[in-house]
Amino acid sequence: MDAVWMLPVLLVLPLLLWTSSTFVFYFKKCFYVAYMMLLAVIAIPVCILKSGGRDIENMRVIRFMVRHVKYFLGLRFQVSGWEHLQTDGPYVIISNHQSSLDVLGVMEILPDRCTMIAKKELIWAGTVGMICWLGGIVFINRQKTSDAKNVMSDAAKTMLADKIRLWVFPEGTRNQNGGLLPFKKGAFHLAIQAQVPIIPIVFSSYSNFYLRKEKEFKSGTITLKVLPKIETKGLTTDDVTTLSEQSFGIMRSAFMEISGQSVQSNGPSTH
Ligand SMILES: CCCCCC/C=C\CCCCCCCCCC(=O)SCCNC(=O)CCNC(=O)[C@H](O)C(C)(C)COP(=O)(O)OP(=O)(O)OC[C@H]1O[C@@H](n2cnc3c(N)ncnc32)[C@H](O)[C@@H]1OP(=O)(O)O
Ligand SMILES: CCCCCCCC/C=C\CCCCCCCC(=O)OC[C@@H](O)COP(=O)(O)O
Repeated sequence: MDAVWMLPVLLVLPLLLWTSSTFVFYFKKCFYVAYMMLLAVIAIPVCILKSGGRDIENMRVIRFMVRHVKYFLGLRFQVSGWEHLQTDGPYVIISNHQSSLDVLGVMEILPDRCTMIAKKELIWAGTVGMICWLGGIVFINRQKTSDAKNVMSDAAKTMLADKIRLWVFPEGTRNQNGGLLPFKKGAFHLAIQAQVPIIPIVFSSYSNFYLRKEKEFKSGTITLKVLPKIETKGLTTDDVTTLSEQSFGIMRSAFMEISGQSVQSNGPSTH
């Protein structure tokens, strides 16, 4: 009788152990989303009281409130090249985009008066959407390219008028294939139209701790490398492609350099 009772336990226990990393994966992901939603609930009234509505200064509140989330997820950031962010006035930051976890890295180094460009669907992400709106995030419709271009041209003017910096993910979507996706052109048009420098920032590969397909989410350290600014003064629309290719080359080498082994073993683009 006892033995029969033990049978399911003996079967279930190894299964539980075997799937525990899967459990950790879902647990951490759910925690991340729920906790960010909760933080946003607190941040919304603070932002409204501080600045009365949509205002780039709200990014300070958001940055402050997100900074500790990494500890709960077992993540650490190692930043190099801080000095390259010591640039006065507006600029465009471009970085690679692997996951929604990138927000944690963004908030580690987000300069003052810097907001982001994001897909418009994000505004519907509950309290997080609301906080994005309050933080002055510029929403673009990726399905309607002409609209997106207009919004970005307006952003170029606002950048100069209000002395704002903008963070763009030029890959245009999340990507964890071990390399960088070809860059969209918007960020480079933006920088050239505003005649402001581009500061490339590279996040090392997440593949040594976070694997979406394998359902793995371990602890890990992410290297953030801020690269020297690329000037755009005097460049015109004709230079967009060259500028984009130049930036891609620099960022791809930096990505390979700081991602090391984790990309060598996972990335299709390392050959
Ligand atoms: C405290 C509380 C807790 C709160 C929790 C929340 C915490 C924090 C909140 C912050 C969270 C924010 C997180 C944000 C992350 C979100 C990230 C994203 O959403 S990524 C997705 C959106 N981003 C992008 O798409 C990147 C920008 N995209 C572009 O720049 C694209 O270029 C485009 C959308 C403008 C156009 O795309 P597309 O047509 O597909 O491709 P292209 O090849 O780039 O362009 C086609 C041709 O058009 C020309 N072009 C492009 N832009 C312009 C322009 N501005 N002006 C003129 N012409 C333009 C381009 O040159 C191409 O023509 P060609 O002849 O081939 O050169
Ligand atoms: C009631 C609505 C519920 C919505 C739940 C979603 C809420 C998300 C909550 C917490 C995460 C906080 C960080 C959010 C910012 C992450 C944005 C992001 O990474 O968007 C993906 C986008 O770059 C690329 O999109 P695609 O890869 O093209 O797709």
